Amino acid sequence: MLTGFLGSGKTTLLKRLLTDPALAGCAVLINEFGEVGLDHYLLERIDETMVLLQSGCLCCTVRGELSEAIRDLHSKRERGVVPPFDRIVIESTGLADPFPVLSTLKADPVLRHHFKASGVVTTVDVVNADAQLVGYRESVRQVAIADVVVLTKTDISDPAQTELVKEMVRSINPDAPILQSVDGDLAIGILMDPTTLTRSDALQSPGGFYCDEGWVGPTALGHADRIRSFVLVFDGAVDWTTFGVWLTMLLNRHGDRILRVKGILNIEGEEFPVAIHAVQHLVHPPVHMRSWSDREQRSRIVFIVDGIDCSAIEQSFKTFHNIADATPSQEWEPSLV
Ligand SMILES: Nc1nc2c(ncn2[C@@H]2O[C@H](COP(=O)(O)OP(=O)(O)OP(=O)(O)O)[C@@H](O)[C@H]2O)c(=O)[nH]1
Repeated sequence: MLTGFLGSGKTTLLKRLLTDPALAGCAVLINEFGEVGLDHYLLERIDETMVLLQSGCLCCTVRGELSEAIRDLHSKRERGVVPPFDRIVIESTGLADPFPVLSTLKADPVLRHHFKASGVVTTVDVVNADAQLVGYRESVRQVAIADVVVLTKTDISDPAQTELVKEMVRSINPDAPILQSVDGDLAIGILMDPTTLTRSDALQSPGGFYCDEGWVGPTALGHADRIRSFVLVFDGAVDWTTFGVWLTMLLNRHGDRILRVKGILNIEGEEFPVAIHAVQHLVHPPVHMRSWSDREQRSRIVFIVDGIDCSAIEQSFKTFHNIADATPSQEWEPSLV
């Protein structure tokens, strides 16, 4: 299982790992928080051993769907309907609490018979981790259960920040090896080593961690309480400069509460879509994709926010871009930027 907080680099890591021959015969299950999943497009691999669990969060609403999807894959493998696979990678949502997910898999008698949980890899974004570990219980639990922790974005963080995050990770999970990866670049060996992958079996359940200031208890309530996701879908190309200005202003002002923005955009003058990513105040460089993976060719931007009125973001976007038909449409609210 590959877990890690919103935008911490799970899909980036998975995309690179899937190019390794060691994971050639591997099925992938992706679960995203929000109504529209984009990760399967961003992975740029869509085949019958790639399953998207789309209707909710793995740890809250789709645990049954997860078991069912694995059973279904197993049955198709037995019947030769899908290529034989010897491993399944589950990429969880950035808000998943991995403890109930693993318990569900272990509790299912069919799955227990045919599959063995081999380990949990947790990505930790060193630029944003200190705020996430203090503010979000899910983030602490993802680190606590890890067999291996992979620190990401060390290339854009200063070394002192990386050290601070390492210390926080160690205080939550002293045993797990802490690796570093830049843009998903990681030798796969340690992730496949069964002697490393034992910790998640213990299923410990932490509530906080020690640091210089003493005990820090995550302050967040369960994510269903405050965190909302919504998607803007619209036809027609957007002007890249206008979009960039809008997003920068929005995140400058509200980045603390905008946990994640990710999207596939139809940009004026570009044949193929551009993937955009932001995590709180951090905007990542856009990525030019090699094709439109679906027929619709519509732009989609997913927002995951904590305590912000979704309709205000939507209205701000429409006003800024002069777009009338972005869905979902809502009542007018004071613009955020
Ligand atoms: N500079 C830098 N950027 C990275 C690194 N790893 C990931 N990113 C960027 O971070 C952004 C989010 O990465 P994703 O792989 O989509 O993160 P995720 O954890 O799958 O995101 P969610 O599924 O939404 O939770 C993208 O723009 C990546 O290119 C890294 O090591 N260095």
